[in-house]
Amino acid sequence: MINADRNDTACHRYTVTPMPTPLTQEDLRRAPKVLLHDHLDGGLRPQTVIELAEACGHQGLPTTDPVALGAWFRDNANSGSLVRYLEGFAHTCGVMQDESSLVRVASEAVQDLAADGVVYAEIRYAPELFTDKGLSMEQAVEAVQEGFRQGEAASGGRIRVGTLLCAMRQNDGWQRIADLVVRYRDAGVVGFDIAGPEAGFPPSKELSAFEYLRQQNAHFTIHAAEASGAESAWEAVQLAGAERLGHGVRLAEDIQGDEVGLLAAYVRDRRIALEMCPTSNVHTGAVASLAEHPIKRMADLGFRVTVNTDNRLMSDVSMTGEFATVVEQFGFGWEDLRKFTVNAAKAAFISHDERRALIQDVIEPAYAALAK
Ligand SMILES: O=c1[nH]cnc2c1ncn2[C@H]1C[C@H](O)[C@@H](CO)O1
Ligand SMILES: [Zn+2]
Repeated sequence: MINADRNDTACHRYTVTPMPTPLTQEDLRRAPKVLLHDHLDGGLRPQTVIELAEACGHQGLPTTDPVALGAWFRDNANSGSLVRYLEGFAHTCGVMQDESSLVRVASEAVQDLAADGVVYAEIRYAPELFTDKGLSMEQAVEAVQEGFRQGEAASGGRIRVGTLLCAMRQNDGWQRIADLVVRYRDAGVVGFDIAGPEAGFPPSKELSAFEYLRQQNAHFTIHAAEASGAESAWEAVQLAGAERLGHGVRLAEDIQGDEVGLLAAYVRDRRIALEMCPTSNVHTGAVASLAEHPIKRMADLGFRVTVNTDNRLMSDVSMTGEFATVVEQFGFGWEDLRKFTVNAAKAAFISHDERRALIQDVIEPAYAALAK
């Protein structure tokens, strides 16, 4: 900004104050983004839900108008309770019970993320939720992989997708999902997770599944410290051995001002990534409001913070939108967004060489150009 100092009529003196580079929505969209936490069954296009429901005879959609349906999902999600938030998934999983629907939903998800500027994504889902009409879990996994490959091809190679398979916490048989992760590792399945209601279903419910995965040199993240407090992050990290935490927002309970507790310090110092999902965290009541979200505090304290969508349909969000939201709320600039993106790339469940190439060849040059 150039300020003319006009006190002296004889001569004009000018001072130059550096202006922060404005972050426009279009630049945020163009910036390469890495997404580690996105649910396949939480990210359908409203129109696709309507068309698939019609085709398969799924009953009970609240409306068949796509705009109204999108609003319905958002209102349902914004409930302040994880259990209520999860109720909306009956309508998405209800229309994902055959191979062609799974291929379509998976392909569209990848194309939507690519159009949003996501260059690497890990998309997760629970295969056991797609078996109501007779599909095997293997058939479901293979159909989703086919859809992801189609979506990558349709996006002209602008995006790469890895798959995380979730076991539902409230169901037994986490081991069967762990087996699938190992079995399909060469087909693009890069890791494991447990999802669903957190309270009452801790990782210790079936610890042997995590032990098996570690013995198989497989990767896993765990939804933790979302509906339950910091102690659930302790179980995920210290009992199960999670490499990343889904959300992890309530780990902030172990931080008082600048005083970082032993557990939080362990998570920070071991560089365990926090897959934070700002809007979802407000919707499920994990944080009381966006203003109270610990993302900035924890980033400032050196945690490996990442920004994610969680459920694009349910919470009516995108990666570009979540970046814009935290920029507006916390005043983040390009350097912060670059850091979140590099953090996510470092924590991705792909090889070290691939992570380095993503950071050096894609992320760093693009953010250097954007910050100019
Ligand atoms: O934020 C979440 N916490 C716990 N479970 C979740 C969250 N978002 C989605 N899920 C559940 C609902 C889906 O059906 C399941 C697998 O994607 O994961
Ligand atoms: Zn989630």
